[in-house]
Amino acid sequence: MDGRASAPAAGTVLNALACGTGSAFAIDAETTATVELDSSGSFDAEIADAPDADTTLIERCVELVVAEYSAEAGDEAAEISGGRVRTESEVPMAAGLKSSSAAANATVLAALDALGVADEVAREDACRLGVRAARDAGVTVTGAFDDASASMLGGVTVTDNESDELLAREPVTWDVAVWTPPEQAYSADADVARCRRVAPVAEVVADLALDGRYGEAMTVNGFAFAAALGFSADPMLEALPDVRGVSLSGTGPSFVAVGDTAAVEQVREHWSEREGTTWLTTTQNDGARTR
Ligand SMILES: Nc1ncnc2c1ncn2[C@@H]1O[C@H](COP(=O)(O)OP(=O)(O)O)[C@@H](O)[C@H]1O
Ligand SMILES: O=C(O)C1=C[C@@H](OP(=O)(O)O)[C@@H](O)[C@H](O)C1
Repeated sequence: MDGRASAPAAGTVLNALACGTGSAFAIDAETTATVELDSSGSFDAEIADAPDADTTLIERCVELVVAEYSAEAGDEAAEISGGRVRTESEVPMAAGLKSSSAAANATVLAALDALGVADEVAREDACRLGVRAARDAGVTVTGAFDDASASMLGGVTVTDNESDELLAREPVTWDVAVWTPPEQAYSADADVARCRRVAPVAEVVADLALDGRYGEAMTVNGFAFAAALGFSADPMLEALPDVRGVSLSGTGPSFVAVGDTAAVEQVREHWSEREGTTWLTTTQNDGARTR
């Protein structure tokens, strides 16, 4: 029983580490997972081009799908007790662009596809299973339902990460510039105490996002979390005032800027002079899909 699915990366509107409310938008770069279910009794995984990376998250995703849904999958699934998963990704790992959410969503959907039940499980529920796996694997602080829902559903989402509740979702059409410096920042290592200090600002950002003022929300978020997490705000000043919004994405180190084509192309010119990778993409409104 085999399955295959892809899920997109995302950028941040509001980092949930300060007040538990978060917001993110899907971008057009994706992770693909291939799952083979079997009766081996064990769950194994491989990440293409990253032989030393931690595979706990995606192994746990397959294990949870089998535990929750194999009973619904008919006689053929009765013998299933293990499986293999392999991911291939365009999303840089631990760069603030939600590689963990894209990997979890692609893996959960591929495992559901392997069981033949992908169309019967609501995407939001599939997403919550990946969030559970992320909590179990210890790769997240809040569960990151904000990032996971943006990746699974597409568009921009606003969520309560304490109750895993979707507060808003909307398709958005923006050009996006991304700068990824040549370092990594694992979410699990973030200085949560410093993030909580900017909670009053995060509450304002949440109100802006719930009002649909995503660009302004993002920019306020960017200044607050760059300060809290010790990143320079210079990349933001290089993008302002012409972009719709610009922010540190997640716990960094990437920055994302959104706006019209001319504005983000101008941002790319500036960010290209920095060390690391600068690229242009767009928002993605379809979310994860089986293939
Ligand atoms: N392509 C992938 N396949 C499997 N697991 C992945 C993949 N990309 C990321 N992960 C998991 O996500 C973790 C990084 O998560 P995190 O620090 O939150 O970074 P990000 O901001 O990119 O989501 C990795 O340690 C790994 O466990
Ligand atoms: O682990 C978490 O709970 C979160 C990590 C952050 O994202 P990154 O994983 O991109 O750093 C943040 O933006 C998100 O709102 C919540």
